[in-house]
Amino acid sequence: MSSAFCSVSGRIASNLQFSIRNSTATFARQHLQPRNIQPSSAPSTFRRTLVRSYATGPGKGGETAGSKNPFPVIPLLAILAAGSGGFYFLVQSRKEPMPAIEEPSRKPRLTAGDVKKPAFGPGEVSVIFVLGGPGAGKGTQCQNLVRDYGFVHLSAGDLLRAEQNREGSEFGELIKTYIREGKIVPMEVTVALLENAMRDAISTQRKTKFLIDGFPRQMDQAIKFEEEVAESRFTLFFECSEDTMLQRLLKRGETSGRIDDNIESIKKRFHTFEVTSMPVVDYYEKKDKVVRIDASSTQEGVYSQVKKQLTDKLKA
Ligand SMILES: Nc1ncnc2c1ncn2[C@@H]1O[C@H](COP(=O)(O)OP(=O)(O)O)[C@@H](O)[C@H]1O
Ligand SMILES: O=c1ccn([C@@H]2O[C@H](COP(=O)(O)OP(=O)(O)O)[C@@H](O)[C@H]2O)c(=O)[nH]1
Repeated sequence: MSSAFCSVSGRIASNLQFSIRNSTATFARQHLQPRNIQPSSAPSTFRRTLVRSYATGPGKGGETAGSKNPFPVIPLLAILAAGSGGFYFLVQSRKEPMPAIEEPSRKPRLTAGDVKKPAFGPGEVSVIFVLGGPGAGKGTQCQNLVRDYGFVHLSAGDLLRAEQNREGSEFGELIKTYIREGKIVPMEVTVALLENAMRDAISTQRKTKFLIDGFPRQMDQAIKFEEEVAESRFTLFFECSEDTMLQRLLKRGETSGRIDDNIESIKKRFHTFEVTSMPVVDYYEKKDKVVRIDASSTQEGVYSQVKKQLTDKLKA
């Protein structure tokens, strides 16, 4: 595993540890100290005082004082009075509501301002996710839809590659490593790139219909994007066998110049797709928001299915 990948994992892990340590310390400060110190210190002082007064026996006066008065009544009474007083105050203080116990059970009240709203409402933009294994033909079909229906095509992979190559990008090396390893780049980077690109298209082209290609590839991305950017209308899902995709990718690799169009990276990408991205398709399937396309035929054959299914779905 490369150092960039390790350092991000390390950072995330140390942030987590920090917040766990921090919240543990805060919890201890706020909730444990008042309970532990107050009650235990008073009785133990009380106990120690009593034990000492008997253990030291005759005290300063030595033999003479002791022999004169074997039961030093006045000091004993004073000690008993002090002890009882301490005990009384301890009992009184216990009657006060203890913040240590009360506070965690108090549920914060939710106000309207706390509910997160996506940056773009349903009336402002229309978002269709485009998913499918590597090489299934997502990009190819998106180009057809742009030509015929005026969608804006945003490929998450293209945006990441552009960021990787942007001079001065602090994420360049990290993105490169993730892409070569067929792993999913941390969602904050990809979601921010997509949101920026959407804002850009809206302000410069006045377009609001988006095909978001190759995204979301992981459940956390789907949730973050829909919570913070925009809800998707549905997902176009291109189904294809690994054998077919492999042949297409190896062919594409002859000219694409992509660092992940080689057999080792392709195998890792297939694995990531099965394990990490398919749950996203299943999630939307359960919400009845998936349009399945058989992507194994010719480009034209696939496109005629896309057109038909898309028209039906948009009418519904
Ligand atoms: N239906 C198809 N039949 C044969 N080759 C295809 C088909 N669709 C796309 N291709 C080719 O397969 C490769 C992968 O397609 P692409 O659209 O880049 O896939 P994806 O975006 O899903 O990775 C490209 O070289 C493309 O020209
Ligand atoms: O949301 C995304 C989309 C893509 N990628 C990375 O970009 C690579 C290429 O994705 P792309 O969609 O360009 O190509 P595909 O694998 O579909 O051919 C993936 O393997 C991932 O490493 C990512 O991390 N997050």
